[in-house]
Amino acid sequence: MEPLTPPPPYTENANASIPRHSISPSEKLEMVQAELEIAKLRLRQQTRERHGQRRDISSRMAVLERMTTQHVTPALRGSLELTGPGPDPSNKTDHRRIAWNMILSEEHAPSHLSMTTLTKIPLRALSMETHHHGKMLLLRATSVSAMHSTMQTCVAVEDEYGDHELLTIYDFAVINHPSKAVQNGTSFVVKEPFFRTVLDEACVLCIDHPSDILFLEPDDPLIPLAWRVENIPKSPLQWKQAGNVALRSQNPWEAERCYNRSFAAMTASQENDIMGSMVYRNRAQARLCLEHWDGAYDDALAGMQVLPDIHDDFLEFQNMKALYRAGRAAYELGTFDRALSAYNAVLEISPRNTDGLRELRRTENRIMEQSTGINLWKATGPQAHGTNVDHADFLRRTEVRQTESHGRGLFAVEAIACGDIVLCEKALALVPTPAMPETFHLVIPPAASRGTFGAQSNMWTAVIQKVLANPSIGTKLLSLYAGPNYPPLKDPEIPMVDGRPVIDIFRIENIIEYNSFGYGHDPELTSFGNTSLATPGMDNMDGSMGLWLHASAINHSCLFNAEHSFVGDMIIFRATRDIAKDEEITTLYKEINADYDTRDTAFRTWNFSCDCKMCRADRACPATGRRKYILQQAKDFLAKLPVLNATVEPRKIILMFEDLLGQLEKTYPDELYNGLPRLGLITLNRYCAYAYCFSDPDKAIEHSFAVIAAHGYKMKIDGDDVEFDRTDAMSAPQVVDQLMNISKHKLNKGHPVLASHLRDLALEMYIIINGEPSGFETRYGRGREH
Ligand SMILES: C[S@@+](CC[C@H](N)C(=O)[O-])C[C@H]1O[C@@H](n2cnc3c(N)ncnc32)[C@H](O)[C@@H]1O
Repeated sequence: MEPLTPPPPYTENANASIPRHSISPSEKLEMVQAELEIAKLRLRQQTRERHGQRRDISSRMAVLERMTTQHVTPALRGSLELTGPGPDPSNKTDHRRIAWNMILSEEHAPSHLSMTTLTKIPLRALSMETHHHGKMLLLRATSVSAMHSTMQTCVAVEDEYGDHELLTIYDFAVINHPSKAVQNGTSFVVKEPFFRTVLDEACVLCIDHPSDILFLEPDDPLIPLAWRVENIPKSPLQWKQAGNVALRSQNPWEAERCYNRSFAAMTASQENDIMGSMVYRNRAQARLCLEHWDGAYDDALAGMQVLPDIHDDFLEFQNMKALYRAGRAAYELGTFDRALSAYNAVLEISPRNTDGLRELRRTENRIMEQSTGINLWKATGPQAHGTNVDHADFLRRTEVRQTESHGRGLFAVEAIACGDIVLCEKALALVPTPAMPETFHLVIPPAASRGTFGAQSNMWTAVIQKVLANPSIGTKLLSLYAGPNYPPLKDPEIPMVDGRPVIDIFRIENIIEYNSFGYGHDPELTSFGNTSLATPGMDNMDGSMGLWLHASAINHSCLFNAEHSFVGDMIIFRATRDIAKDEEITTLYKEINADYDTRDTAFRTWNFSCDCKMCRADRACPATGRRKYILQQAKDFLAKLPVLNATVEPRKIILMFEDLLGQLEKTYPDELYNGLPRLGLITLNRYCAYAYCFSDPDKAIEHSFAVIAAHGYKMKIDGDDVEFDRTDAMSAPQVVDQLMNISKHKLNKGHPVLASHLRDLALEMYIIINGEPSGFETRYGRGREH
């Protein structure tokens, strides 16, 4: 006898084992919501009271005095709220987390003005809770900076008139700096400063947007003479040599700075000459190390030299180096056609160059994947492990178009068969849930009803750093939906002002909020083989998340036609049924609850109400209130099951199940639900299927069929053939379980061909859900030769 699949653990939602799609951080905030509300109210009141007031220097002195210890963290601790009990340091198994509650300024735009158009003002002229439009501060750090948290740096500063202040900067502003620190004595400009209230402390000067702070070179003419650090004037060559030393000592950040200074010291003709080409090539190398691919590509091409008529080995070699660097940068940006041209040019110069040949082949593979999709079976080998898999996006089957009623959506440009890959895409950023308390933050814009939490606040930093380093990525990012407060941008290009990309961090936070996907696996799904796809160390991390730019356009439908899974940082969508050309691709944003109100409330965190046929039927159905009541009764009953099992006869328990099922069935009138899923019937039918599996296998199988039908599948068996209509149905792991149970039952009854057809259907759905077949045999056995 083939054993049937064992009973599942109790799950609260009928469909709890459908993979979680996006995270709704608002829900996670519930635990700290009340505390936060009080904190925010207090802050708002303080903010209102202080608006426009002159800054009170005396109240700052105590804080600044403590800064002399060079430990900013304790000084600032009072200004931040600690939420929730922290872990007991002596107990290594205490994983309670501290959430640093950082309340941001009201959402505001970054300064778009160049430093040259701003008027300098002293610290003492600042008013509180006020944006000083058209103004700038020239400041100098008077302490070493301290990482207040992984997101925030604090430093004491002074102005030319001897006033002091405390400055907090979000990490974004000091990207890629080796120490992420502001050095004591560094001078900088703060554009259109904002001086704001922080809880329980008077206030701090805050830099929210990275481009609102400009670090100055020590000899910048803007710096007052008393602050200027005497620099031995260096020639372009000396700066270049300093850059080379920094590069050799693995300090690409410093190397880039030196090469920049070398350019600044050059004349126009030097820049276009051999010297300029050398510095461009070297800066390209520094930028490759910093993962500034945009700049590395441009520099590498700018470093190419015109070859003289007479053959020159040295120059050819230099050009080859530049082309190789251009190829690498283009590859990392995913612009494989540009990488291909660069590597072809390398091989024109040196046809046997082994690095060039290897990279050319790798690039050709990526170009092939762009048109055919990745070979998942190969991709799940050892190289799939790690967050950065070496594969290309496969997006050509879909494109973003305007929908009639819900903004943009993703549409199929060709017919896609059930089970086929709809798209594969590499993440812009993938962030695990922080495991350690010190990396766990709660960041709250005071006006918002929500905050960012855990991985999401780290995601924020990761995305901003990526875009700052590579502004070309920004266009697609900025065109994503950013919620109701951020109308679409007419021109989503990232502007450059004073040589720096100007990024509105608040818009980006909203983009992350509305577009990220949860990355991780439902515990029930681990047996579905997903572990083989999970990145080591990242599985079972509730709350890990990623951002995929193309897939972000996918809208939700409870009757979705695409399921997703992951290979490393790549998301893979497969069709759950045949998708017609020009049909919209939809997916499930969240586990679906059988109760309409609960489901609708969950979707409202994304600002919409689902309008699929099933939700429309639920809205029109007069019995949804009664259904909610019976579902609650069923839930209570199932929760008591362990006790009942010990005291009540199994037969009686089954009768109670069946009684509740009968009542629930009546809440689904045929005229409204014909052909649609009846979610409320899933859990109890599952239980009945398992309860009967040993005593009455035929009855058990009736309930297995009922589970499948409750998901909306219309299944007919005719001899050895199975008709399986997937219209308006929802794929789910429990459907795979029941298909396998029916398959095993039919095999036991002597119908091997039919059993094999059912197993094929189960495997097809398993692959759709899981991305690939690994884990199927572990869960269901190898199956027999039929
Ligand atoms: C990730 S974006 C999807 C793309 C978005 N429609 C756009 O215009 O870019 C998520 C947002 O799309 C909208 N959305 C998604 N599914 C929807 C649905 N079924 N009905 C209405 N709006 C939906 C909601 O505004 C949601 O916050």
